[in-house]
Amino acid sequence: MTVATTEPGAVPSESASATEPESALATARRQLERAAAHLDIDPNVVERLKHPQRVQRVSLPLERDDGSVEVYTGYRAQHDSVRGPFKGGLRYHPDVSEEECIGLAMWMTWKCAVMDLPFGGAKGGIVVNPKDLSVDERERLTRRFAQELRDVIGPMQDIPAPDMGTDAETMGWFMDAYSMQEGETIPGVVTGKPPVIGGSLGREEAPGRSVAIVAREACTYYDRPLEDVTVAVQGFGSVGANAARALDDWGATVVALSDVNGAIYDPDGLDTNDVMGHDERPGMVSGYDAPETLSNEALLELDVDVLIPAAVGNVITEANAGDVRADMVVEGANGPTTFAADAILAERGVEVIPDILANAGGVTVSYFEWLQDVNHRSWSLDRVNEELEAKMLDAWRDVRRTYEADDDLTWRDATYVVGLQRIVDAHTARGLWP
Ligand SMILES: NC(=O)C1=CN([C@@H]2O[C@H](COP(=O)(O)OP(=O)(O)OC[C@H]3O[C@@H](n4cnc5c(N)ncnc54)[C@H](OP(=O)(O)O)[C@@H]3O)[C@@H](O)[C@H]2O)C=CC1
Ligand SMILES: O=C(O)CCC(=O)C(=O)O
Repeated sequence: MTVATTEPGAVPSESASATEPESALATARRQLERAAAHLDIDPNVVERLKHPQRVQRVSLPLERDDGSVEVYTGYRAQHDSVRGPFKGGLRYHPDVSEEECIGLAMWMTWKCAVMDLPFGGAKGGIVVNPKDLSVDERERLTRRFAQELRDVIGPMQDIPAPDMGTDAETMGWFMDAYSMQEGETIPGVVTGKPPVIGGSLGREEAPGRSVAIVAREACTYYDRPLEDVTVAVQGFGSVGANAARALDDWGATVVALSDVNGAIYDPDGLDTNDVMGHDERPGMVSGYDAPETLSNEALLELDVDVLIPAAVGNVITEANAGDVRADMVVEGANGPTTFAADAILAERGVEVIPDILANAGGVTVSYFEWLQDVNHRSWSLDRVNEELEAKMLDAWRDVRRTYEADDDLTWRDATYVVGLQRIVDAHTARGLWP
């Protein structure tokens, strides 16, 4: 039951004030303007890129296990597809909104371009707390979502994937519902599925792994051997747990971890493989027997070398950016740093390696999964990890060269410049734009 399709241009208005909390869309637009100022881009083109191509809003009736019916709202924002089909995750969270999906879709456009993947940017989600639903209810809701989005998704049109509150099981249901409607098995409609139905080995670990790869490269750039580096990670889900475990395996000392209930801290280092992850038992990190417990806010202010916010957006704000004591922030979550906080961190010399580079391993292995699906092939885990490493190093080198070429650029600016230039070049090559 599609209840509304918003056409290009009819974007919810960005809040006039620059005060916080700001929406993902407001942050994404300000970041775009800032990066565009470093490039020779027609202002009309920048204006166009502030808006999505389309937003699909759907009503999702769900029969609860007790027989009552509740109607949830879902969105799919499709930002730009000049380089290929739309691509991006589906988020199940109570804070999902149209505006958030548009902002996150914009970030996907840049992320795919930074990684030089043949995809555009999209993001979607349902306004729901998945922890309030039984497994059967989550499955019914997901199937209904797939049914309602049928017309705007597909392996050559728009390919969803997991994000916060969704996982491989969710993608399996989604792919099955879509395939049943189409009358044939179509694994390429989503990525992040279980490997037994066409998912890629290594996809689940990939965003966290890429955060770890980029953190490692950044530490090397600043002459900090990983063995001497302390790390604090906020969020121990798909991204946070895999980033923490990879950095731990590679010799760094992970001193703090958290879930939604709070953080644990051990100055001598936590055994990240002994702490249960979100997929094993959500909310159990804070119950781990560690020397100290902290609030999530205090974790962000720990005196560590590398801080990895890998939970939700807008956690480093104007209010606490002055208290961040890490030398470097590597963004695991999408949009953890507000625009104002970014400026404060830059002023204070705290390097911020942005989300659209650091966590891009997820969509990169999604691309590998899509390639495997459309070609009916299956890659080994070693091949996935080798190709991911190569793609991340290529992107890191492109960004680093841009960063080194201009003293005025932050790491975020440099990353945007790389992505944005590719988008603009593609539009220019296709002509008649905006
Ligand atoms: N999954 C993916 O493929 C990708 C995800 N991302 C981004 O990474 C971020 C995390 O996603 P993902 O790891 O998939 O999510 P998950 O749902 O797997 O895990 C989220 C983690 O964050 C914790 N958490 C939730 N809310 C808060 C809060 N308010 N404060 C502190 N911790 C909190 C959760 O705790 P608890 O266990 O208690 O619920 C859990 O440990 C999101 O911004 C997402 O967009 C980016 C690239 C790819
Ligand atoms: O794997 C994908 O397609 C998208 C992952 C995602 O949503 C993200 O990188 O934010």
